[in-house]
Amino acid sequence: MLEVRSLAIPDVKMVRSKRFSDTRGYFCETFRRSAFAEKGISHDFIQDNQSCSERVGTVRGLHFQRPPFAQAKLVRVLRGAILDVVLDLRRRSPTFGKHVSVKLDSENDEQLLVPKGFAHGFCTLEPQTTVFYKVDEVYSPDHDGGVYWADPELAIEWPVKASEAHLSPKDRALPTFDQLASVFE
Ligand SMILES: Cc1cn([C@H]2C[C@H](O)[C@@H](COP(=O)(O)OP(=O)(O)O[C@H]3O[C@@H](C)C(=O)[C@@H](O)[C@H]3O)O2)c(=O)[nH]c1=O
Repeated sequence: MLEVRSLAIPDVKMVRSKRFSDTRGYFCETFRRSAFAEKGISHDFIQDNQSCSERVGTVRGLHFQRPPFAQAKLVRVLRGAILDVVLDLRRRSPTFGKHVSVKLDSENDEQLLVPKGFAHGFCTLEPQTTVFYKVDEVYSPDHDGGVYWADPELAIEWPVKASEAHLSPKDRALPTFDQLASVFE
């Protein structure tokens, strides 16, 4: 029913739900607490978020919330497609400063599990891309943090040039990885 596989940073996981297709279309359980817990994913998701980005090349990120409001996220795409990026900010981690990226779209029934201690962001690959994600801590603007998405030190291969990306003014002004004070132990 539920396939879970680790990515190059093992705490970052892809989750695929079984799709039941018939003449009408399909049915899919996208979240069942007990099934996720059996696979070792036992976050208590308490808030659902949805964003729609109109243009291809829209970048949102790289975002995190500082402790004690750090969030794990379970991300999926309802319409369109994204390149989703997860950056390890855990200072004691062997993969501190490293990232993984994965394509998510509305057809592959895959969700990305972003643990606490990571920054998260994405770039849209199609117009009108709608992203839906569950989080296990409430939004707290006072604990909002981020890393500049195109920081060359991160060596993230984005599908859009920095000069052509569509970003919020807030994301344009985020600190580079070097400028970021230690956030997660
Ligand atoms: C994230 C968030 C924002 N907001 C409000 C604040 C603001 O007025 C408006 C837009 O917020 P932002 O510009 O931060 O939205 P956005 O850039 O889409 O932020 C999101 O980016 C992705 C990559 C994530 O991983 C999320 O955790 C979140 O940080 O929505 C909430 O009310 N609740 C929330 O949980």
